[in-house]
Amino acid sequence: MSIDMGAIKAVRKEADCLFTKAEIDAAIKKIATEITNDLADKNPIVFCVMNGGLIFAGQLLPLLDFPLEISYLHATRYKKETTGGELFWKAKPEVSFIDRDIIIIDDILDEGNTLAAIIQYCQHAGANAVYTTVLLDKEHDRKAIPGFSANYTGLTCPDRFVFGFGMDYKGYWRNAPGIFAVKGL
Ligand SMILES: O=P(O)(O)OC[C@H]1O[C@H](OP(=O)(O)OP(=O)(O)O)[C@H](O)[C@@H]1O
Ligand code: HPA
Repeated sequence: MSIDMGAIKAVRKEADCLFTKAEIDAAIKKIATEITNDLADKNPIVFCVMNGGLIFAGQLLPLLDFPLEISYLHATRYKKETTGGELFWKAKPEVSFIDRDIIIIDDILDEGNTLAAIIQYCQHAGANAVYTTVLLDKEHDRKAIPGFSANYTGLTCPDRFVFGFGMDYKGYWRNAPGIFAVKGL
């Protein structure tokens, strides 16, 4: 299928900026302080959830100045769509979780299916405790588990389809330097 690059460019141009880079930087700093206060002595393994978690993790991790190990996993359910489907594990973790404290970093908690499945995976794999952090939590009443939220949340956004700072629109604009809502979505 060929991509209409004109349409992809138009989405970026017409989008509403929900959060500027400065607002995101401040939110990430706040999360870093909270995580440092709570978890600096836990010797955690920190997992970046690919692909969306990449940019948030890249900015958060250098602010966590305590001993930790870094790894990644890839679970996806949106593919290049704006609505989620069944969760597909593209890369399962290969390190041992036994008796370890785990921190999961992802870009967005939308319906929460992805994060809930990852937490369950870590618990079944023998983790001592699982902590989660998301840059963005989307406000609506469609959470997979009512009231579900991450342990550390940077920002909350209205119920619109967003991109930037790791989040994609049809595979594009993860690199956008802010958080933007697609016009009409
Ligand atoms: O709370 P949920 O409704 O489950 O959605 C959140 C998940 O969706 C996105 O991943 P996506 O499936 O798009 O995979 P990707 O990061 O590889 O694009 C995002 O990065 C989260 O992991
Ligand atoms: O609004 C969104 N934007 C990008 N990726 C997403 N994954 C879940 N929700 C979203």
